[in-house]
Amino acid sequence: MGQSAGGTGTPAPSDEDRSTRAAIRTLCRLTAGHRRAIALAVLLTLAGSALGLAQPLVARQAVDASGRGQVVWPLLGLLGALFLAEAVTGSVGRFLLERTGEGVVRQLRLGLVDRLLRLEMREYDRHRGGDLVSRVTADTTLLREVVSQALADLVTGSIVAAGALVLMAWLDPLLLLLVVLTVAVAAGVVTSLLKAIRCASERMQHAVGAIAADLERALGALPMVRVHRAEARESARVGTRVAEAHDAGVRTAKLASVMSPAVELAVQGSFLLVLVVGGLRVGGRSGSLGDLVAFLLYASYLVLPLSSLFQAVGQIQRGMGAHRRVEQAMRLPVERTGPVSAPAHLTVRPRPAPPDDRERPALALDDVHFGYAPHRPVLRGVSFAVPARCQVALVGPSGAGKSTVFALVAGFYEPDAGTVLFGGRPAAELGRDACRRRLAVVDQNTHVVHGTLRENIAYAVPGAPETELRRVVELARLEEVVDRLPGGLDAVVGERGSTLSGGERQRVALARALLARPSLLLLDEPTSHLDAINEAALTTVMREVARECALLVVAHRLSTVRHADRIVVLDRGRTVGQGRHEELLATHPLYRELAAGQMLRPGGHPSAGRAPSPS
Ligand SMILES: Nc1ncnc2c1ncn2[C@@H]1O[C@H](COP(=O)(O)OP(=O)(O)OP(=O)(O)O)[C@@H](O)[C@H]1O
Repeated sequence: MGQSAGGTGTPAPSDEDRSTRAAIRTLCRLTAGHRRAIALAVLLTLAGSALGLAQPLVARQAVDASGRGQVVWPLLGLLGALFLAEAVTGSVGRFLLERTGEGVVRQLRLGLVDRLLRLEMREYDRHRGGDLVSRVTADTTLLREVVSQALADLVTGSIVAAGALVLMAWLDPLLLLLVVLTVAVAAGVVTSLLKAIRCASERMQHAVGAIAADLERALGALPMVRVHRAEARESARVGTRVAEAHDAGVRTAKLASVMSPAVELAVQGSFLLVLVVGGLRVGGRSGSLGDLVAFLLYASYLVLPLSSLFQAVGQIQRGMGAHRRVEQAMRLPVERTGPVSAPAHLTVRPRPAPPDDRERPALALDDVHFGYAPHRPVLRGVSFAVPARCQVALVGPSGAGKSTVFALVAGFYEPDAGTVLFGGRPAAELGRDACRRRLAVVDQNTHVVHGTLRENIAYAVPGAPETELRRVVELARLEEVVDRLPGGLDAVVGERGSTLSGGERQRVALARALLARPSLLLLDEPTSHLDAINEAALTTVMREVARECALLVVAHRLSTVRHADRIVVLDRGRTVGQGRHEELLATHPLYRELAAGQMLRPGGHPSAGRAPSPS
């Protein structure tokens, strides 16, 4: 699916083998790591089936013996023992198969979760989060049922049916032919339904994914939904998806329900045929009643497992719809974290290794070009450097590409051309992991997850010592928050940090970033959240932070750019000016315009509209 564009990332259905044989091959591949458990289960099932198949033989003897007026108690005792032994071996075998199903699904879920957390950033732009989540939850749940139930039915059904076939052929080949003919008719009906069942199931799983995605959309923007009284609209939107899932589910059920009568018809038909033909033969003295009873019992042993086999094949096809969605997700490209040999189109110039990274700029961008989509460039030549222990402010009109520069520096995307350098070494050469080890990001989204304040701050360095935690709490001016919350650092903050204010969340994110002691901190300055006092405090914090590491700030406030060591002006994806505040004010018209209050908030004044005196 990585190659296939589009919102759902669904490849053309024609490129896949949807036959039952291919589905069974897939099932075998999925269970490859569980061969021993399956072999043991098969052995137990075989033993159980042999015990089951022996029962009609004993029953035949009992019937014939009682007809002759002989004692039948030992035979009945043997029958009971066979029945008990069959029940025990059968249930242990079935348990093993079902446990295998659970194991397969656990394996799939773990692989899927691991994959989904490592996808290339572009994939999250292409796919909806809720839909990806539903692949881990809903699709694998459907698959679990298939693997644990259908696999068990398939294995036990095939073995019992094969055994019954052999014994029936031995008992009465003519009657067997009649049974096989009726079963073949049912098999034809079932086969013709399988493809449609799979398609309907696939549609249903897509709709279930869309329900999750649309619900996530509404719940993620609940204040907006409430304020605009859009609950009914959002509910109707999700309702449309629910209806799609319902329709596809009903279609699947309809198709499956046609299967059942076909199979039942085959069962009844073959019984009837055997009774009529067998009865006539018993009447004509060309067969014993015991033979007929045994044959009828074998017919039930053949037809019932065959019907569960058909149901299992139907269920497998249903599960393959879900499996396809899981496979699609498993094929999405993941981020490369290690160093890469630079592709030819990247203009990485060979540089001698610097004797000491700290003498080099912490970060440098060298003629960087980038677009989220082909032929739609967003950055068209960005070059600037952030010297070690310096504060650099990135300013520019909305849409100039400031956040995109952050995304490239954080390694979320790779430049189409040009180089990002850390300590003088190209990012591609260092690898994403090594680059990310050097930097920390505090963006506008200020991610705070459900958990304690301590967990949230120590997220960057799990198990960080208390002294370090105290240091960053102090540096981010969080002491007051820690003192106020019941439980202090161990207080639980709600989902997405809902029990904290916007400014507090920003400072938690800052404390977390500082805990990692990065050599470069990327800070997307808050456009809101901060009152005048907090704003002044943040300016001081930034100055203190710049003493520890290089700081690149997307600046939205005049107070920040005034204090920056260097200001980089970005316009329509290009660096169009660099310098200090006073220099740029004197020489750069766009910067003058920005500073005049059109794009930068005056420090200490919450209103953005008024034009302040820039100097
Ligand atoms: N994930 C994305 N996929 C496609 N296009 C994007 C994506 N993110 C940003 N863009 C586009 O890239 C351009 C630059 O956006 P970017 O967010 O970098 O600007 P910005 O300077 O940070 O703006 P602002 O100051 O308003 O936040 C915009 O035209 C935007 O529509």
